[in-house]
Amino acid sequence: MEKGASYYSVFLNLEGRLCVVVGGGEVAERKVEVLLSSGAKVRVIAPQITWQIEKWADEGRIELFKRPYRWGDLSEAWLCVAATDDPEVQKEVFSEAEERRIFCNVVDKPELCSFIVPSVVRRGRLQLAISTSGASPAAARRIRERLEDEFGPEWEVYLELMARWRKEILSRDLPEEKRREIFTRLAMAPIPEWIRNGDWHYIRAIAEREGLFVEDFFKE
Ligand SMILES: C[C@@]1(CC(=O)O)C2=NC(=C\c3[nH]c(c(CCC(=O)O)c3CC(=O)O)Cc3[nH]c(c(CC(=O)O)c3CCC(=O)O)/C=C3\N/C(=C\2)[C@@H](CCC(=O)O)[C@]3(C)CC(=O)O)/[C@H]1CCC(=O)O
Ligand SMILES: NC(=O)c1ccc[n+]([C@@H]2O[C@H](COP(=O)([O-])OP(=O)(O)OC[C@H]3O[C@@H](n4cnc5c(N)ncnc54)[C@H](O)[C@@H]3O)[C@@H](O)[C@H]2O)c1
Repeated sequence: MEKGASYYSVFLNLEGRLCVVVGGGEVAERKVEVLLSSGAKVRVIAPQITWQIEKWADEGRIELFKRPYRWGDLSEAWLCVAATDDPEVQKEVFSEAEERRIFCNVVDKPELCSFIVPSVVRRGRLQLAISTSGASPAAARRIRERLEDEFGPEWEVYLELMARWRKEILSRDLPEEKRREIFTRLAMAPIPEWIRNGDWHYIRAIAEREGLFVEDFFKE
C-alpha cells in the first residue's frame, strides 16, 4: 500500500505575510479565499483569472500580475501555491520554492507538496482541520460536513465565553491545581448545549458557583 508523507499539523499565522498563488482558475480562487481570510498578503500570478480574482484585485485586496509565472516570482514569499493546469509550470514553481526553502502547495500533485491544505470547520476561534493526507479530498469534505452538523454556531459563543472566563481565572491568585480544577469543571459542563437551547439560567448558575461574571455577555 502507498503510504505517503506523515504530515505535521500546524496553524500558521500568515497575518501580513506574502503568499504567492501561481494560477488563477477555480482552484486558485479557493486557495486565495482561505489565505485572505487568514490575513495573508496575497499575490496572484496568472495570465487568465476568474472574475472573483479580478474583483479582489480591483478592490485592492490582492496584488495581481496578469502574466505567466517566471523564475524569481517567489523571492519575497513565505508560502506559495502552484494552481496552474500546466504540469511543467507546477514543477518549476515547486523547484523554485524548494531552492528558496518556501513551503509550496502543488494542487494537483500531493507528492510534490511540501504542505497540503485541510478541510476546515470554522466556528469563531474554533477550527477543526481535517486531513486524509491526500488519500481522499472528497472524504475530507464529507467528514467536514458531518462535523459542521455536530459543532454548530453555538461553539463560537461558547469559546468567547470560555476565553473570557479563562482570563478572569488566570488573573486570580490561585494555585495551579485549583485553577486546573475550575477549567476542567467548566469544560466538562454541557455549556454549548445550553447556549443552543437558550438555557442561560444554567450558565448563570455554573458561573456563579465559580464566582464568574456573565451578566453583560448574554443579552437576553
Ligand atoms: C480539503 C481541500 C482544501 C482546499 O482545497 O483548500 C482539498 N481539496 C478539497 C476538495 C476537493 N479536491 C478535489 C475534489 C474532487 C474529488 C476528489 O478528487 O476527491 C474535492 C472535493 C470537492 O471539491 O468537493 C480534487 C483534488 N484534490 C487534490 C487532487 C490531486 C490529487 O489528489 O492527485 C485532486 C484531483 C484533481 C483532478 O484530478 O482533477 C489534492 C489535494 N486536495 C487537498 C485539499 C489536499 C489533500 C487534502 C486531504 O485529503 O487531506 C491536496 C493533496 C493538495 C491541496 O490542494 O492542498 C478541499 C475540501 C474543501 C471542502 O471542505 O469542501
Ligand atoms: N487541490 C485541489 O483541491 C484540486 C481540485 C480540483 C482540481 N485540481 C487540479 O488543479 C489544477 C487547476 O485547476 P483549475 O480548475 O483551477 O484550472 P483552470 O484551468 O481553471 O485554471 C488554470 C490556471 O492556470 C493558469 N496558468 C496556466 N499557465 C500558467 C503559467 N505559465 N503561469 C501562471 N499561470 C498559468 C491559467 O491562466 C489559469 O488561470 C488542475 O490541474 C486540476 O486538476 C486540484
